[in-house]
Amino acid sequence: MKEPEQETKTTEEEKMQHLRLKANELLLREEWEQSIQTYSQFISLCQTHISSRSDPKLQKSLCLAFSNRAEARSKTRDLDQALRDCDEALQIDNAHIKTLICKGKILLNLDRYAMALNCFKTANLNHPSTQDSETLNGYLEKTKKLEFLSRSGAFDFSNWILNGFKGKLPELAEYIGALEIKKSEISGRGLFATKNIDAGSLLIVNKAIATERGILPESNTQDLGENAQMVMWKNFVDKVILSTSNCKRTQFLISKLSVGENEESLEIPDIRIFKPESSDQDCSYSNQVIDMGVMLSILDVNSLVEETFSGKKGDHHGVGIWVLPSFINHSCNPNSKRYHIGDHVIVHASRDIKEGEEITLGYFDVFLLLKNRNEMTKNWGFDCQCKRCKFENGLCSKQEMGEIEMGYERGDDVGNMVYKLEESMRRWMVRGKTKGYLRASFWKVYSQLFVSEKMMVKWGRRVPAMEVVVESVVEAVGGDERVLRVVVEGMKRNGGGVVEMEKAMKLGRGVYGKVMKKQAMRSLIC
Ligand SMILES: C[S@@+](CC[C@H](N)C(=O)[O-])C[C@H]1O[C@@H](n2cnc3c(N)ncnc32)[C@H](O)[C@@H]1O
Repeated sequence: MKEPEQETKTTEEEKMQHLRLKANELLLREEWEQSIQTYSQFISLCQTHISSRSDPKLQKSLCLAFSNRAEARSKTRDLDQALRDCDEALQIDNAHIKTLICKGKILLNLDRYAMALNCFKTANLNHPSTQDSETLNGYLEKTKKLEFLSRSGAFDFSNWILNGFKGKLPELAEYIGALEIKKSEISGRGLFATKNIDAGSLLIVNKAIATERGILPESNTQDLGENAQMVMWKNFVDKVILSTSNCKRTQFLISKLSVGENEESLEIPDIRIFKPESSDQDCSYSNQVIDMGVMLSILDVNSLVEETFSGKKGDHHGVGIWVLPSFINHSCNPNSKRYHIGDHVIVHASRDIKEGEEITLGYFDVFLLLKNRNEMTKNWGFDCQCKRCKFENGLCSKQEMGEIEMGYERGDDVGNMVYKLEESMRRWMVRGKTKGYLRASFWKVYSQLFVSEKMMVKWGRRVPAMEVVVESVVEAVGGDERVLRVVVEGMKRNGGGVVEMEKAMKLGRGVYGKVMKKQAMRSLIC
């Protein structure tokens, strides 16, 4: 007959055995929440009732239970807790392969490439040949590549572009160029170049905290369109809330964003906290949840509508939030451009940028007249404080300016308008970059003039050459696809020599970024 003490132990062992088997089964059936609960019961029983933590068999079961709970938690996107479970398991067995792979995968998902690589390397070192070798090697190679891309920014989209943007999306890793966050003269904080940067150089590649995509009906039925938009926005907000509640780092980073008010008093965070290799020690995470009202203001001020690389999006709409790019202020003479691939936003220099210069984006089309740009910034909820707006505001009172604008709206002869504007600029002694500001505002008429052979025969001698206008516009507002099209048309008309092609390629780098080889760039340009 069993002693009472022996009997209790056996019952507890049986209970644990039962819980362990049940939890494993739930995990296999992908019933994540239930399996988390059952593993938790098993773990707590192990820890409270069994004093013999040194029992190797029990230790092994406990390690596996933490590891399996980590896997289940990672599936429910409870990433902080999942990482904690991995660490518990690794404390018991620091070479536990399943846990090392699980932790590596979570860190990879969080774009912490160096730390993920460490996990996969340790796993590989301790278990050079196991049944998981193939999977492990796959992760090892992928992480090495992403870690390299994240350090070097050496992305290459050539194949994807040459395939007509079809097939597998290019491999993307988070990347931050030579940038810092400082107080901005435009508003609040801004991003600044810490060295000279060439047109086309990558500035940031950043993965969204959350995105939501949908097809919005073209509305002759306006209600339907608005409804679909509201549903999309609600789903997006829910996704952001879920991401922030499951990851303290995400919550910490998003809490640094502006709510659009009192920007002058906002803290200036160190850019290192946004880097993929930043350690948790660099950040003082708090448990404080962001208030819903604050979160909605943050999303209102910082969310972006997706712009696709190929420019084609039809009725597909996407909205998302990208943390570091949210520090970029708007300017009507921007020096960078953005586009989106999958969940990543890619920001590159659209013209040469000097060390110390603020990085700016056009939040909307900057080839618009001042008054139309004013309407756009009003919709965004601010009065634009950029240099171009200040300069053009100074010309508003001039009578000729009003007449030219009226002619623009009436659709007057484009040659005559360009001529009048150029003459006025000469009289007003507008020089250098500021000429580019005005030419960008009236780009529509300049482009119509330059692509019309008939018009150029009539006006060609009385207006500046296309190359001169293009150079000043690009210097003022950066590369733009519409300017590139005019240049390429001109090049084709003139038979296009090597020098012209080189100029078009440079302009192309400002428009699309230095993310492709010449052949791919040529396919985009021509
Ligand atoms: C995405 S945030 C840009 C970063 C922000 N300055 C900060 O400190 O976090 C957008 C907000 O910045 C301000 N802002 C951006 N561009 C501006 C501009 N050209 N003129 C005035 N305010 C601007 C507006 O308050 C806008 O709502």
